[in-house]
Amino acid sequence: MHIVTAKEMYDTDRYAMEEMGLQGHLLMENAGRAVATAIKDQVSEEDQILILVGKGNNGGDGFVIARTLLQQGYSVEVLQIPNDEEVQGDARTHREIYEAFGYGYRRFDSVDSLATLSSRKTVIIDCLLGIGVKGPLRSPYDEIVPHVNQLDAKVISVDLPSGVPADEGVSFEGAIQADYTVVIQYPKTSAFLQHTAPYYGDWKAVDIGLPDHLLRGRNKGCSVWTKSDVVASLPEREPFSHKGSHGKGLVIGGSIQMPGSVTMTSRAALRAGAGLLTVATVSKVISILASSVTEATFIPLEEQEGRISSVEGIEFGYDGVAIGMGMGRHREGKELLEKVLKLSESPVLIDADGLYALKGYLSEVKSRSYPTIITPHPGEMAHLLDVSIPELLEKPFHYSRQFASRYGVHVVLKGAFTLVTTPDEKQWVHTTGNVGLAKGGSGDVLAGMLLAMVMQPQTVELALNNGVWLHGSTADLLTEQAHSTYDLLATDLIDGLSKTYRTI
Ligand SMILES: NC(=O)C1=CN([C@@H]2O[C@H](COP(=O)(O)OP(=O)(O)OC[C@H]3O[C@@H](n4cnc5c(N)ncnc54)[C@H](OP(=O)(O)O)[C@@H]3O)[C@@H](O)[C@H]2O)[C@@H](O)CC1
Ligand SMILES: [K+]
Repeated sequence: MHIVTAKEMYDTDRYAMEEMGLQGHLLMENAGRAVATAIKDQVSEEDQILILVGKGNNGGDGFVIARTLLQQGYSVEVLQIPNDEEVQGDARTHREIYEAFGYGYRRFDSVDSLATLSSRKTVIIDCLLGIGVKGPLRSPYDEIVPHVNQLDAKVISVDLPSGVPADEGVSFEGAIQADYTVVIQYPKTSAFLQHTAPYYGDWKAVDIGLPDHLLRGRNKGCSVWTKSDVVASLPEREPFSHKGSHGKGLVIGGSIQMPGSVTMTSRAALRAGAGLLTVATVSKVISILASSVTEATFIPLEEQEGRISSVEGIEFGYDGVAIGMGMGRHREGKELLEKVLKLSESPVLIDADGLYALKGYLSEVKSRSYPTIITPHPGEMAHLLDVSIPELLEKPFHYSRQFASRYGVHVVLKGAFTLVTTPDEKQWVHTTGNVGLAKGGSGDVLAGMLLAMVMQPQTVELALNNGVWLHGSTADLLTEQAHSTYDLLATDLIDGLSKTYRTI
């Protein structure tokens, strides 16, 4: 599923109109009818519905929705916010069609009369503003929106909750808090941002018949990675393959203070499908994890105060390397990482403390001939970028693209909507996973799963997307079936992965 910016949406509309002959009023008819069908799943014939219509094409959708629902016997009233003359173009055409069917509408005059009208309604359909919103709500929307937000009625927004901008990095003041949003054709970026997504409530996208030629042809676009993508791309295991064909991986990390993370990464890598796994860490950690990672082999590394001080002793001939988890933040970290990046002739995944070491070495990363993958959470990413966490979260798509292309790395920015970005600026958003993952160890498990994935016969971008999907879906499956978001542990994900594999 494509994710679009407001500009991409307008370009697609224009393309449909100018190149394909799908005129604007036809698109609006398609949109209104598709939205009405989706709304029917959310309301009953007993509901008293009020449709709020703004001056732009989002309002125009409202007239089509109203006509469609009225024709099907629903109780609907329409309140048009602007004056009659202000409604122009396709929206006006559809108001005229609506009237030609013999249906009437009210005109907004004051919030008091809106209060009287809305007090009898059980459902409000928000067609006030769509992707054309600019800046903070102006009068009278700045009074209408807070009024709607304090009603008990169910609020269903059309395309996006009015007031919320489509794009990232756009400030806004006040917006409809929807219970449900019916998105027109493609979700907009704001459906995947931490500060705007909650306004949408649950959402669903409806097809209005737009051609996707333009979006399929974009080389820097963004999409949602779905189960069907996983099913289509996860390599099947060849019947005559052997353990070497499934990847020989190396995990470097752990310290006496943090032996657990490297244990989880290693077990997750094995469970996710790595053929052979070696763990390079300090001797004391090996004695701790040997019994829980029985399938692995070990390389004891030189240590100082319980931390790895040298990678001497590792012969680099692996299909993939993960470094950083539980390693600790110390001066030698940078030298260790630098050596690993220079000597590994395979993808290197850098996580956790490895990311702190990376900061001093960024400029050289781009010259690597093999893929480099970073898996930061927002705090680590903000640190790498020298911006604050709120600044990063305002524009995670922008910052990830900028960083990935500048340093030639694959970025897996972890969060409620984990975002995968390639060095050539392609992006995928993940909607699997839940708040049960907000716990120590989840990231270590993800690193292990990703390590296993990059060693399978698939491109790095497929590997990362499939790995993130497996991780998030396992959390979803476990919290649906056996666990809650309170008790879910990172180690449960390792054991639960087999369940997810069996669903695909
Ligand atoms: N063919 C198509 O394109 C299709 C489009 N479709 C639908 O159209 C929607 C996009 O339509 P759109 O471009 O007319 O924008 P939309 O948001 O409805 O209105 C913008 C107007 O609102 C105003 N306004 C702006 N900011 C404001 C503020 N802060 N506070 C107050 N007022 C503000 C501003 O007017 P102004 O006051 O500046 O004169 C501006 O003119 C899209 O989301 C989808 O639902 C579908 O039907 C499929 C076919
Ligand atoms: K809306």
